[in-house]
Amino acid sequence: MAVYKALTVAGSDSGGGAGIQADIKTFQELGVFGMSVLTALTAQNTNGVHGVFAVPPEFVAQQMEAVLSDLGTDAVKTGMLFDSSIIRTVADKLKEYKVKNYVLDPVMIAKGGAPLLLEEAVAAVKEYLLPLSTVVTPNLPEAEVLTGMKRIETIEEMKEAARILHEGGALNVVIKGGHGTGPQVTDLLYDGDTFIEITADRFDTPHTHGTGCTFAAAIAAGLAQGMSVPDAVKQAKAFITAAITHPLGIGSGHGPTNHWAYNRCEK
Ligand SMILES: Nc1ncnc2c1ncn2[C@@H]1O[C@H](COP(=O)(O)OP(=O)(O)O)[C@@H](O)[C@H]1O
Ligand SMILES: Cc1ncc(COP(=O)(O)OP(=O)(O)O)c(N)n1
Repeated sequence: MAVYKALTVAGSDSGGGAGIQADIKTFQELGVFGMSVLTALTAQNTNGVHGVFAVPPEFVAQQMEAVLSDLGTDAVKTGMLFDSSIIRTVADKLKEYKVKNYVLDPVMIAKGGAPLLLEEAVAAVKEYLLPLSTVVTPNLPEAEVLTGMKRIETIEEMKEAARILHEGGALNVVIKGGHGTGPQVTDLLYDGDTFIEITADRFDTPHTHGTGCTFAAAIAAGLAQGMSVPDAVKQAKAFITAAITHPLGIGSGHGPTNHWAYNRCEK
C-alpha cells in the first residue's frame, strides 16, 4: 500500500476546529498520513482566541528538520505563522528540503477578530513564501492585504487579485469567496493562464470556524496523492462544502465544521 504523507506547519487550536487539529483531521479523512509542526499555541474555543503563545523559531526549525530529514513529505500546508522570524525559518526549511506541493494559507485574522499574523509579517509572507507556493489560498480580506487592492468583491476584482498574486510568485492562486455575499459562494482558481470558478450554494450557518484551514489542508492532501491542482481544489471544495452543510452544533459560538461529513454523510 502506498502511504502518502502531508505536513502541516500551523498553530494549535485548543478547540479543535481550526489550525493543526483541523488539518490533521482533514488529512486523515482524505487518506493521507498527517504530520505537524507547531508554530504557536492558541487558547481558543468557539467564542474566540483567548491567548497566543508563539513557538521560538529555533524550535520550529527543529521540528521541521525532525520530520523532513526522516519521514519526508509529499506536500506541506502552512497556516498560522504569526511573525516574520517564524516565516523566514519556515521558508528556509522548505527550500533546504526542496519541498514540492506547498499550499500557503495566508492566515491573518481569526473570525472573532484576533490577529494570528503580526502586521510586520505581511511583507515576509509576500517576499519569502509566495514565490515558493504551489497554491496560495487567501480569503477576500487576506487577498486585499496581500495585493493592496482596496476592495475585492466581484469576480472581476477576484481575477485582478489572482493575477497580482500570480505575478508575486504563486504558481496557482485560489481566491476564496466565503466572505462575500449572495446565495452562492464562488472560489476562483487561476494558474496564470485560465480561470476556473468553483461554486456552491452558500449555507446559512454560524458554524464556519476553521473553513479556510480545512479547505487548504484538503488541497494539500490531494496534491500529496498526485492529483492535479484543479482536481485537488475541486475535491477540497467538495470536502469543505460537506463539512459546512452538516454542522456538529457544538460550542456556544462559531462552531467547528464536520470533518467526518465528506466520507460519512449523504452528499
Ligand atoms: N457559508 C458558506 N457556505 C458554503 N461554503 C462556504 C461558506 N463559507 C465559506 N465557504 C467555503 O469555505 C472555504 C473557506 O472560505 P472562507 O470562509 O472564505 O475562508 P477563511 O476561513 O479563510 O476565511 C471556501 O471554499 C468557501 O467557498
Ligand atoms: C490556530 C489557528 N489557525 C488558524 C485559524 C484561522 O482559521 P480559519 O480557517 O481561517 O477559520 P476562522 O478563524 O476564520 O474561523 C485559527 N482560528 N486558529
